Amino acid sequence: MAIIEVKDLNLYYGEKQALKNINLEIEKNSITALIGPSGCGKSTFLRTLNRMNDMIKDVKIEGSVKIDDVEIYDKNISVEILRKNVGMVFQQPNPFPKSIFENVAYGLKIHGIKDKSLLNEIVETSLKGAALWDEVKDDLKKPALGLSGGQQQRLCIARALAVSPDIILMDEPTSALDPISTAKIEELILELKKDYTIVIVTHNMQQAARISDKTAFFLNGELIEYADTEELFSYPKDKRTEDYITGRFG
Ligand SMILES: Nc1ncnc2c1ncn2[C@@H]1O[C@H](COP(=O)(O)OP(=O)(O)OP(=O)(O)O)[C@@H](O)[C@H]1O
Repeated sequence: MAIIEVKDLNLYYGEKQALKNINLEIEKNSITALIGPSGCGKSTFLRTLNRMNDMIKDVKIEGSVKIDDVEIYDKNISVEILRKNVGMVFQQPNPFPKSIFENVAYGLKIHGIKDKSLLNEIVETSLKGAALWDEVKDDLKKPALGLSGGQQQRLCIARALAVSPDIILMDEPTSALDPISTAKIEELILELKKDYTIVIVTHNMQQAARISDKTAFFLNGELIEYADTEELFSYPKDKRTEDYITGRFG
């Protein structure tokens, strides 16, 4: 069953239309890569899935986005609960200037969890889930900003996992990282697929090919092609997809 169902989605920044009649369904426990040249609407689309565009002035959204069959743009939806369910990891690792422990516990505390042993337990599981525990277990009180970029990004993933989301959105999560840290995060994303549904924006087509089940190719705000990753990269149906993946533009 599809966990995310997008129908006839249009998004405007003021006069400018950034998403044009997008239709797509995403399966549970899958990895979906969003690819396309700069400015084609990948990040905008990603942000529609947890209403991060709500915070931008003059945004108008039409159409439907359902998560677990619930319309997320309904006016009685709690955006706070939505974002707990649909977590996000950004391009630049953005830990808070607090300890490693506090970074992971942050969302839990906001959601009212105070019990010390429960906090300890969830922080540990989340750090393990983000493949960071072994590297930081003796340094939980140390500042998060003292970690390497790759570790900081895994910490941000742990922070997202801590509140038990179903879906994790990732906006170019490895573009600021070196190849070794990138490989670790890719391995981690593949591991996370067992328990979560992942949607990832990437500029790196090899990355999309390596980790994703499905790939969506965007161009000028349109979803040009959406297919199984292997199929899209081996037998693109649209000439524009073919031109993009063979490096003719973008
Ligand atoms: N906050 C905003 N206000 C106005 N226009 C915006 C805003 N954010 C994005 N846009 C415009 O919407 C279009 C899509 O941008 P978006 O960032 O979604 O593309 P992208 O494919 O993610 O690009 P990149 O790969 O460079 O991150 C672009 O033309 C961009 O200039």
